[in-house]
Amino acid sequence: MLAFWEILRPFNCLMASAAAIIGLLIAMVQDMHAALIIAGAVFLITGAGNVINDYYDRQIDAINRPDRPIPSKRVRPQTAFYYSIALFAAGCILAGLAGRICLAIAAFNSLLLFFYARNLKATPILGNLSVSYLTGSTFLFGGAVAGFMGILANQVPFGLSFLASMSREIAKDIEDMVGDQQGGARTLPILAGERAAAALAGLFGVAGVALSLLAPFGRLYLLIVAVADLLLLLSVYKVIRKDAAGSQKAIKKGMAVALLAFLAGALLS
Ligand SMILES: CC(C)=CCC/C(C)=C/CC/C(C)=C/CC/C(C)=C/COC[C@H](O)COP(=O)(O)O
Ligand SMILES: CC(C)=CCC/C(C)=C/CC/C(C)=C/CC/C(C)=C/COP(=O)(O)OP(=O)(O)O
Ligand SMILES: [Mg+2]
Repeated sequence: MLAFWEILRPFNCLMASAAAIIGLLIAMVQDMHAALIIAGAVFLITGAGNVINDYYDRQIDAINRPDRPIPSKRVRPQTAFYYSIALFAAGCILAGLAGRICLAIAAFNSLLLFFYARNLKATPILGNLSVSYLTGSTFLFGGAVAGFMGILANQVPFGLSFLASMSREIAKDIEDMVGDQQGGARTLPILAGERAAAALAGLFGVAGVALSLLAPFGRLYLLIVAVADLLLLLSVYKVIRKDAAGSQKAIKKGMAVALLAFLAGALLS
């Protein structure tokens, strides 16, 4: 049973749910009921995306990540497929309780997550753009409870998440080059070479740092996001120095710190 929890990648789901609640707060909505609904919807849909991703990645993961639930035979592929469909459906039903815009975002994101896992992941850049939009969309989803004005209020968190994710996804593609090559995936580092891909990842990271300093969320936000920015700049150094694994891990830590910065900005600005 634990494998059905592990395959969700619950830490990612919790981070995504936290981002959605922060997006709600940035849109000036302080409604616990709405917060629980959107957090639940994002947790379920993010988890569904991770499960369907592992289903379609099972051959590549048998090389790169043999300890994951499907390659290690703790979850059967067919069971994982139907598990993800059930999670997508439950997440969209919950999103519908938060309004039509939330339902539309949830349905679009669910389809994008499915087709990312089945097709887009193996295409250069399109896969990275999909995951980066999806990561940033958590803020838009939370803000959408307050309508289009709520979405607009979350432009900077969306942009920052997008840029940081682009940097991290390219670093992850560099990290996974061996298995991806054997699995026939046409990722950016495979097509353009590791050096060019690393330079592009670094560019996205530096752009993320610049954008983070433009956010209008007050001094405490700036104090905390400065720590996230240092982690992002460390990731740029690491990816340029051919340490893609260290780079993507540093960005993930930076994301967690940046969520705290946005929370402080939403509550205290
Ligand atoms: C300055 C800076 C670092 C800004 C980051 C901005 C920010 C607040 C980002 C939050 C991103 C977010 C909502 C993350 C939630 C879930 C997540 C980690 C999504 C990306 O997952 C895709 C990834 O490829 C999964 O791989 P792994 O993490 O290795 O399981
Ligand atoms: C806002 C709503 C309703 C949903 C948002 C859903 C979110 C936050 C998605 C974020 C991105 C995400 C968690 C994608 C899931 C698919 C995934 C694990 C992509 C990365 O997979 P790979 O490129 O295969 O790399 P690994 O599997 O090795 O991590
Ligand atoms: Mg995968």
